[in-house]
Amino acid sequence: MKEYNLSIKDWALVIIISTLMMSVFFSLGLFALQNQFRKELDQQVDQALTKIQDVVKEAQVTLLYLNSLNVVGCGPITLKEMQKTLFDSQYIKGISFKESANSICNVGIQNTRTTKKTSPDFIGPKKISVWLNTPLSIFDFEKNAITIEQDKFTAVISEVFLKHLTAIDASWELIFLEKDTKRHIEGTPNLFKEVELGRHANDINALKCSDSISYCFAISSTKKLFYKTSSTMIFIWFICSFLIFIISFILLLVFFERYRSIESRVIRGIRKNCFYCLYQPIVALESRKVVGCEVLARFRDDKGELSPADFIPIIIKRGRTWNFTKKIINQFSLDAPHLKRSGDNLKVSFNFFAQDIDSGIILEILEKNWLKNEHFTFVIEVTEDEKLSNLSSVEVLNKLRSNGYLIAIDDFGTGYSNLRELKEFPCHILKIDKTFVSEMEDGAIRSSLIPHIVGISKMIDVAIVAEGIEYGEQQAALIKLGIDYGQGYLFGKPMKPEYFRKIFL
Ligand SMILES: Nc1nc2c(ncn2[C@@H]2O[C@H](COP(=O)(O)O[C@H]3[C@@H](O)[C@H](n4cnc5c(=O)[nH]c(N)nc54)O[C@@H]3COP(=O)(O)O)[C@@H](O)[C@H]2O)c(=O)[nH]1
Repeated sequence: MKEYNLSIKDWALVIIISTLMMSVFFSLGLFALQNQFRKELDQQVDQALTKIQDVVKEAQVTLLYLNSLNVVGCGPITLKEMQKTLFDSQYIKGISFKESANSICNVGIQNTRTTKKTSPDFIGPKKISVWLNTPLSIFDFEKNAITIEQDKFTAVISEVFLKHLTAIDASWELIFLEKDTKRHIEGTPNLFKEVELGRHANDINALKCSDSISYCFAISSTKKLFYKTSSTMIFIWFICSFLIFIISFILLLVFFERYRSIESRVIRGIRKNCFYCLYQPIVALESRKVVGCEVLARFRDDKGELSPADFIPIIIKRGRTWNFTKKIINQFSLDAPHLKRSGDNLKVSFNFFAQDIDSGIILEILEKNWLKNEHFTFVIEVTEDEKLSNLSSVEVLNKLRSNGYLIAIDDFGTGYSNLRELKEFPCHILKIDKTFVSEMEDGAIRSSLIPHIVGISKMIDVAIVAEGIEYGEQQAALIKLGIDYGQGYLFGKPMKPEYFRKIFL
């Protein structure tokens, strides 16, 4: 299993962001489902109004037709027309005719209203009187119906259709608009008015008035009902949202890991000035007098310190060598006031990358007049590398040399050049790698090469600096071998410019 190198803060961020993504996704889905449900309620309202419209139209057309026949008395013609009309009707269950007390007849279900004279519940269009909940006597049981009357004819409409106006088990109300009043017909009393006034804001509502008849319909569903009705879809959506959580979690982990990885820290560090310089003294071995210092880069960001062994390979790998070196030069120019001294110039050694010398980009130093300071002599240290053996590098180094810079070969003995090649190579200083010094006591073969290096360097007039001197014995032995300069913890570790000034200048 992969181990993630994230801080608690990063883990918290990963969890918070993925949870947020899941919540946003889930909320959007829920919002869409609610909208869908609202559309369903709209459809229910339309269907209910269409049904009411059909019933009203049927009643109006039937009564208008029968009255237009101008029949007289309950004769066969009247009865036949009433039967014919009843047969063609979908909602009318009975028709009565009344001309005078002697002339009363009916087909289909008979209403009892005619026997109990009351005023109508309301008068609809075309002067049709409407009685709601009229009791009917059908054989041995009683039922209620809607009774409508126009002139001589009365129709009985079953109330059953009113009970099934919607397919959703939500509260609803059917009202009749009579001038300025809203007359409750069926359903939950006052629901229409409350929805209209926004009193059901927490519920999902729909309401509408018909364009052709004076009826309005409102439906209101509680959120609970919505969750119950849409539970399967909500569950599926929750699973999808959870998948979004897992995907975001993994992607964020990868992103944070990359973002926080050493590589990205280093690259960001170049942009954000996370590099600073320490200065290590270089001394004349006999007198221990400081002749110069080496500029050594250090890295610090909000995550902590990184050593050159971590960041130098990354800078090379990501091709940021020159950007990085420019930052170090710039940092030195800020530190320079601490390093000034009266008397001899201090030799300040910078480490340069072989590829920047090879490409010639290092000559920018000359073009832009960087590293020009009367108080210092600058040394260009370059690790011996195969690239440096090519002609263009030699040309570049010669140019720097002729402009007053000293050239030093760093870590001598670890790379590709050999003593003979040194004759052609334009350098002033040879820095013998610290492994030569550390192996001296063991009498290792490598350390036995030191006298040869000293001999040739004297011949070609190149100064030698021994690196990594940690003990007085090493210092004494190196002096004996004829080495003039040294660098190492014995004389001083890399330090901040302020301390360097205090101790050595
Ligand atoms: N191109 C650039 N390279 C740079 C720069 N800054 C540093 N570096 C290179 O990174 C390598 C490691 O450097 P660092 O960890 O700073 O180590 C240096 C000294 O601290 C260490 N040293 C010095 N004296 C002693 C000692 O007595 N004992 C001991 N064990 N270590 C000691 O040696 C390093 C200096 O080496 P060198 O550069 O070869 O003189 C290193 O290769 C740096 O070059 C940079 O700005 N640019």
